[in-house]
Amino acid sequence: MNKPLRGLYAITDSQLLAGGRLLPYVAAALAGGTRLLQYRDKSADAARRLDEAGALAELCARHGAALIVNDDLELAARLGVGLHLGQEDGSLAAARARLGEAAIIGGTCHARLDLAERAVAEGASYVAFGRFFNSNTKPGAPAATPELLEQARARIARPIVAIGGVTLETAPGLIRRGADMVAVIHALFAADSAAEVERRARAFAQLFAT
Ligand SMILES: Cc1ncc(COP(=O)(O)OP(=O)(O)O)c(N)n1
Ligand SMILES: Cc1nc(C(=O)O)sc1CCOP(=O)(O)O
Ligand SMILES: [Mg+2]
Repeated sequence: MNKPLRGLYAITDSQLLAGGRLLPYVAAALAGGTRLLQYRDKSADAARRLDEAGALAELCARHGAALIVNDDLELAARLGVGLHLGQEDGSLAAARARLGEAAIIGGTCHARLDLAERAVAEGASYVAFGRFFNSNTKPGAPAATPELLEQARARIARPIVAIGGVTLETAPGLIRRGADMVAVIHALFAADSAAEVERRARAFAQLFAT
């Protein structure tokens, strides 16, 4: 793992970034200091997914950020980028074997330290807990409390991602309690312009500066 896993982790959303907004809004998020970008697209259009993820990989490389593909090991392997897997998305150990030691691979752990310990044992580069607050994007995700981050900090020897309803107002408390990264969709990309996305990304990135 070459890049330090700390800072803003932006996640794309096919609805918010429809209509030609994907590349300009992601470029703005990267210019604002996004360290990790996840391509999250639930469609079955493999050709479009390959095109979009390839373009995002180039953008990330230009900004010194890392691209993570959600759910899709084959796409991650094809592009030589990282991968995020949930509990129903396949084996972290198999992904590690396929993508190699240098790949950034993350796992969803909901609000459970036992899942995080298992993810680490299977080779995860980071563990993700959530959702911490009401999420516009995924309102039904299992809930986690910020106190969990302190317990995770003491037990889990991997970078910790906090996700779910993270905003500029809620992020500081999560970082104070031990989150190394905050993963954000709505509070970053539900914006009227790319300039506004860049401003928000800068503000999130600034929270990690001290
Ligand atoms: C950083 C991060 N954390 C959690 C998730 C959620 O993954 P999963 O539970 O597999 O749900 P989907 O995102 O696939 O709907 C994530 N994607 N990224
Ligand atoms: C994709 C996802 N996974 C979650 C989890 O808790 O595992 S919450 C979530 C959505 C995050 O989007 P927003 O920043 O708009 O709340
Ligand atoms: Mg998933």
